[in-house]
Parts: sequence; C-alpha cells; structure tokens
Amino acid sequence: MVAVKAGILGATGAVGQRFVEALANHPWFEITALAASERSAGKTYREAAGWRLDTAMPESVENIEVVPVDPKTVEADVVFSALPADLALSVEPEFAKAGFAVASNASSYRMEKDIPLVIPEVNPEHLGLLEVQQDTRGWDGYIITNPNCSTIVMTITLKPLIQFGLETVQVATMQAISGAGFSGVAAMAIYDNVIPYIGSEEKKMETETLKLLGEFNGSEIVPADMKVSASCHRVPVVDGHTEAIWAGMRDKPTPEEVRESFLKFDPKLGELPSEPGKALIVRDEVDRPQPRLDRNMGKGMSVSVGRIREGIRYIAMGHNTIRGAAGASVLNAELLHSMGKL
Ligand SMILES: NC(=O)C1=CN([C@@H]2O[C@H](COP(=O)(O)OP(=O)(O)OC[C@H]3O[C@@H](n4cnc5c(N)ncnc54)[C@H](OP(=O)(O)O)[C@@H]3O)[C@@H](O)[C@H]2O)C=CC1
Ligand SMILES: N[C@@H](CC(=O)OP(=O)(O)O)C(=O)O
Repeated sequence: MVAVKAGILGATGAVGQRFVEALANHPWFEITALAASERSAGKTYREAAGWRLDTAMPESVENIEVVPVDPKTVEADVVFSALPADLALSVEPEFAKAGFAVASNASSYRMEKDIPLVIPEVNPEHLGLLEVQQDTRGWDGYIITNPNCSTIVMTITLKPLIQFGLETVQVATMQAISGAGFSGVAAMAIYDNVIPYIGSEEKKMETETLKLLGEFNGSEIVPADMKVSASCHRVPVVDGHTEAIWAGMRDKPTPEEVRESFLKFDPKLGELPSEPGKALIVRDEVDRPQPRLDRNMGKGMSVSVGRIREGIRYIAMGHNTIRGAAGASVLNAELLHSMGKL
C-alpha cells in the first residue's frame, strides 16, 4: 500500500509532539512535513522541538527541517493541525482550499454548520457533511475536526447511555496541565493548587456534545435534544482529564444496567490502527479510574470509567493529549482512509 503523506502543523507543541509520536511508525501514514512558527522554521526538528514526551523522539524525524505553516511549503496529502485556534482560523481554510485534507484539533471550526465534528466511536455518519462542505465552499480539500479533550472523554461514555433516553448531563472536570500547552500554566499558579476556571471550556463541553450526539439529516446536523451543564477545573496532574458525571435518563437504568452498557459498548469500526481494543474500560475498584494509573490504557486511546452509582453518577478519565487530541485526529483520518475519502 502507498503511504498517505502526512504533514503536522504546530509540530513542535504539546499536541504536535503527540502527533509525531502517533504517526512516526504508522502503517498507513508517513510524516513528510513538520511545520511550526518562524521561530522554528529552518531548524531541524530535534533543535526546534525541545522534545518533552517520555518516549524517545523517533529517529526518522530528528533531521527533518521544520518549515513555515504555509500550503506552499508543506508537502502532504493530509495535514494534522495542532495550531493555536486564532491561527488555525485563517490557516486551515488555506490548506483546504489548496486541496489538503485537514484533520484539526483546534476549536476554530468545530461548531461550523458544514464542518464535521467527529469521534469515530460516536458519530462516524457525520462524515457525510464533507460533501456538503465541499459543495458549499468549493474547496478541493476539506476540514474535519475532533472535539475538545474534555468533551471527547465525556461523550464516549454518553454514547452507550443514549438507549436509556439521555436527557440531562452535569459534569465537573479535573483537567491536566498539559491541556494548556507547553507555555500554558505557570508552575507557581498550579503547584499545591486548583484553578476553578478554564477559558471557554464549559461552553465547549455544553455545545460540542450536542452536535456530536445530534443527527445528520443529509444536509446538516440537528443537535441532540438534551441539556449539558459543565464546571471545569485545572488540577496539578500532568496528563489525563478526570470527570465526575451525572447523567439523567428517562428510563432510569440501574447502576448495574449502566455498567453493562459500558462493558458491551463496541463501536465496530473495523480495526483502525489507532483504535483501542476497548473504547471504554470499566474499573470496579472503589478508587479508580485515576489519571496516573489509567491514562495510558489502550495506548492512551481508551477512556476508563468507574464508581458507577445511583443517580446515575460515575467517573470518567482519559488521556487528554492522546485520546483528547492527537490520537483523536489520527483516528478520524484512519476512518476517512478506510472509507476511501483520503
Ligand atoms: N482536542 C483538544 O481538546 C486539544 C486541543 N488542543 C488544541 O491544539 C492546539 C495546539 O495546542 P498545544 O499543542 O497545547 O499548544 P503549544 O503552545 O504547545 O504549541 C503550539 C504550536 O503552534 C506553533 N505556533 C505558534 N504560533 C505560531 C505561528 N504564529 N505560526 C506558526 N506556528 C505557530 C508552535 O510553534 P513554535 O514551537 O515554533 O512556537 C507550536 O508548534 C490548540 O489549538 C489547542 O487548543 C490542545 C489540547 C487538547
Ligand atoms: N482547553 C483544554 C485544551 C484545549 O486546548 O482545548 P480546545 O482544543 O478546545 O481549545 C484544556 O485546557 O485542557
């Protein structure tokens, strides 16, 4: 099989490095371009990245020269975007216009009417929007987005609850500092502390979830008819977002029925390379899931759930820069490839 040429925009950042890690030995994709700011362009990736993951930098990327974020300098079929949202707003359409498939992590286009916001295990049928997008915008390429990291972790757990008539969701997050990027939260601010505010995060959880669980009617997404209410908090954990979730359902399932639905959840995607063996892992110990112990389950792609109680109340936890960011985009691109759209 001929490898799909993959570029990474924002390749030196917290999410960009996760993309490099996910794509360096990928069976379908080959990294052909690493792009970042003018500060990094012209340097080798080794010099520019200041590698901060606890796996070794893949040898194959060490000497690649970092290029500016520009469709003329990036050689690829698909670009994975880990750019700051304000920059993604102007840059991603330029790439789509120039014929690239853009798999974006940035929030800029997630809620646009004609841009799919996809979690393969939740709403693969929303990819039908790509045709609407290309017709409307006249682009040769397209943009596909993945949700906010906290939204992904929560929504994967909500999907199996839809069968019980999901009506209301309340969530309180405990979010890792890597979610704010390498230059995000000062050590003096987060050490020995909890910060009960993450800009725009609550609104993203409250709106993106409705789009994800909505129905594609052939031309647009009709948002799910339910209410989501979020309170978001930064905690001194490096990786892994933990969420306390209250789910109100019409059929009032018992905790055991909810546990069974989590255990049986099988999205049947058809063996995509980044798909974890289990999208949801049920922990029955009284004190799990925990970020330090559970974030790398399924190579960081599984979401762990536990403490399922009357209410229904439970805890969900997932790796924010893998399942919640780079891994999510790569899984979207794998799904597109498996459907012949990439
Ligand atoms: N799905 C999700 O929930 C998540 C999404 N994200 C999103 O991913 C994106 C990246 O986040 P993160 O990796 O944490 O951010 P970082 O700050 O760690 O990295 C930013 C990257 O963008 C590049 N960049 C910054 N400014 C420019 C510029 N003017 N021109 C070109 N490149 C530039 C940087 O390059 P350089 O090193 O050269 O400065 C770097 O590669 C954001 O939009 C963020 O919101 C993040 C976490 C989770
Ligand atoms: N806000 C998230 C990470 C992030 O960048 O989200 P988004 O992609 O929605 O901007 C966090 O801090 O953990």
